[in-house]
Amino acid sequence: MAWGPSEVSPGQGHPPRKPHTWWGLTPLPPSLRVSLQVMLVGDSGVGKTCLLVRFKDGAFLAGSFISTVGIDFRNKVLTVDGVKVKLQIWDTAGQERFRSVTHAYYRDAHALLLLYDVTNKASFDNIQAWLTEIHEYAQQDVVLMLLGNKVDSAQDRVVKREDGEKLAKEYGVPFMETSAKSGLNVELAFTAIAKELKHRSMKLPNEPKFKLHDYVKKEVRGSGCCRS
Ligand SMILES: Nc1nc2c(ncn2[C@@H]2O[C@H](COP(=O)(O)OP(=O)(O)OP(=O)(O)O)[C@@H](O)[C@H]2O)c(=O)[nH]1
Ligand SMILES: [Mg+2]
Repeated sequence: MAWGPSEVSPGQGHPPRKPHTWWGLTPLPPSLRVSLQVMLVGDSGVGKTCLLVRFKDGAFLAGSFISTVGIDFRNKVLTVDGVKVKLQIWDTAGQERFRSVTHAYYRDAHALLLLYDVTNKASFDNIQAWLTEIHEYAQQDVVLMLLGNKVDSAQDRVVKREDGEKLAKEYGVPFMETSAKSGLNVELAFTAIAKELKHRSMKLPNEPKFKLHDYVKKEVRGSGCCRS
């Protein structure tokens, strides 16, 4: 997996497809660096694009909702424990009619962020179907995290935090609530994924094992408004 300019400019069309390999991702050293693919999935309107824009640009896309067509991507480089981790983040379309496009990218993803909208019960109920799809198309060892987005909309909330926690526990995946609008836990969600991927892809001598679940539990912040 190469480190360097992408064949396609970020935000323009389909991301380059590369074979999925965990180990020997990049030649290391001299400069410690890894390049990894993260995919955002979930129903249309849950806030995938907004989450990505918040993470990449620190801004919130307010106003009219422009549904993603097919798939889009953005790159962001994080420094994790002294190692540069380039995340290529694929923003998929939640609409059913683009599902076959999404399917084609699952197998190259190292991590998946699966989103639902805490103000939309149907998006939560569909998580099970998304997990079935992930099981069918993604790599067995893919890193997966469940995110309940839009927690800033306290008055419209219909999915309790406890329900998200319960579902995540059932499937053994880390969970947090986020807000692309306020920025709550957005950086944390991507950083946690990057840490896990970095630890998997390069084992430094004497480095203790990274535990994603424990890290998320320790670092996650509540919205302060909605812990009923
Ligand atoms: N209040 C609130 N609104 C949000 C949040 N995230 C997204 N939205 C709004 O929800 C709508 C949908 O957001 P998108 O990010 O475009 O949704 P998406 O999941 O990318 O949808 P598709 O591209 O169709 O799959 C937009 O009107 C956003 O402004 C959030 O954290 N809080
Ligand atoms: Mg979108």
